[in-house]
Amino acid sequence: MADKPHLNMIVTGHIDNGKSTTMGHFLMDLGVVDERTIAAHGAESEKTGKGDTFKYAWVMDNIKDERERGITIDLAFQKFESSKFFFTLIDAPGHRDFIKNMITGASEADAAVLVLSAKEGETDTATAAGGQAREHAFLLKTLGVKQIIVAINKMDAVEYKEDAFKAAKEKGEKLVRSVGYKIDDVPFIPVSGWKGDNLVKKTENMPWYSGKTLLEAFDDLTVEEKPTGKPLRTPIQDVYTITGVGTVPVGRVETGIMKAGQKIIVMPSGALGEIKSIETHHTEMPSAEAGDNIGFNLRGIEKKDIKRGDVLGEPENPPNVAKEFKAQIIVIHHPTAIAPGYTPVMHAHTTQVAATVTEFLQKINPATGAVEEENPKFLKVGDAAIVKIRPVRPTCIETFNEFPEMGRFALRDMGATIAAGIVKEITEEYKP
Ligand SMILES: Nc1nc2c(ncn2[C@@H]2O[C@H](COP(=O)(O)OP(=O)(O)OP(=O)(O)O)[C@@H](O)[C@H]2O)c(=O)[nH]1
Repeated sequence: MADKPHLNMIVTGHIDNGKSTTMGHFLMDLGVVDERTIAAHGAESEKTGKGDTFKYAWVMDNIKDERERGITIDLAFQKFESSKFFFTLIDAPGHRDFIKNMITGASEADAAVLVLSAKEGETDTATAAGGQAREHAFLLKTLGVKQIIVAINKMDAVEYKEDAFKAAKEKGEKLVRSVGYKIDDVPFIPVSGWKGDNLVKKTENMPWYSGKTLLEAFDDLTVEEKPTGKPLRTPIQDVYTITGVGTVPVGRVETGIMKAGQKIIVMPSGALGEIKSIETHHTEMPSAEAGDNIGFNLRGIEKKDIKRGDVLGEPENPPNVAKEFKAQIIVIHHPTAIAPGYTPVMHAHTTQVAATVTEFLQKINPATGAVEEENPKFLKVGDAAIVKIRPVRPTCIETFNEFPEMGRFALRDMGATIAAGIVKEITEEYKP
């Protein structure tokens, strides 16, 4: 089991299309959550006067509550296995930190399930402008989630009819294609999260469907190769001072390989040093590679020269530091509209910095990238644009093309994620 490759899976979809019910039932059928727990949730659900219709959803919602109270610190809140992979279900959207977590890499998703209701009215609302299925599909594409599976849910509510599936599938396809996915690569699976059809067990209620179950479709996913061949980038999460050991930064190697004995540079300070030792889970290791969470010991770097948000790399290919950059953003949430000069807080990898959106260069069609308006005066929810951003201090950032892991960001204000974005070009570099 330990040898199976690991995938992070995110479940998305419009409110009430059945994300929690579908995944709750799926986990029960897999034996991850037992029947007694579900029955208990059913009883709880009855008490609320909603009958037991929320019994499966409660599995997921209870997990959500736990997270919101901060009990589960790491985002890995439910784990399960298919025959090929080991999965972690990560932050569901709707949770207020979902977008930020996805962007800062706290919960990078390898694949996503989009749950779309087969009930005509619900399909339409979810996929229409302003619908969450649309918003989520957009974000998944923008943030580089390459694999997506669409579960057409609530088939029991449409009498398991093929026509109903086809109608919902058509709308789903249109949506997924419009945000830029190749439709041939996206499986559409008719399911009932409530009854359990085609989740883990192949149903007999839809003889017209010869495709895969949700679980089988999970086995068709692929694990992307780790970016070990790229230059080293290790964003710093925290820096500890340990008596007798010295400065011990911790972080995750995003790209490349880091070796004990290697010369390194810390940006933006430009301080040069050497890796003395590397460890993970209290075990010393000679080297670490992309994806590894590590602590390490540095020679020649003073505490003042390294802090959270800094990035460590090779002196011959130092991490980039921007005074200003050009980005593509999508406005996700704002009560009115944003205008040039807006200064929210930018979150990228491990860094947080106030940043001014100085110029709106072009409003673009979010799906095609076609320019819709030059120098727009304001941007509102759903708008995509090419803008210039100036952090209040030089900040380590990379272009999304070169280092996707380091080239995406969220703009947050008043506790909400206002926009998500990717870095197109560094327009003004900072050199220490
Ligand atoms: N008939 C039928 N109802 C379903 C199905 N799946 C979910 N529902 C119902 O749809 C409602 C919403 O389900 P949830 O699972 O809470 O939906 P959700 O997408 O997780 O909603 P949020 O977490 O609030 O965004 C509940 O009343 C469920 O019982 C299904 O397959 N068939």
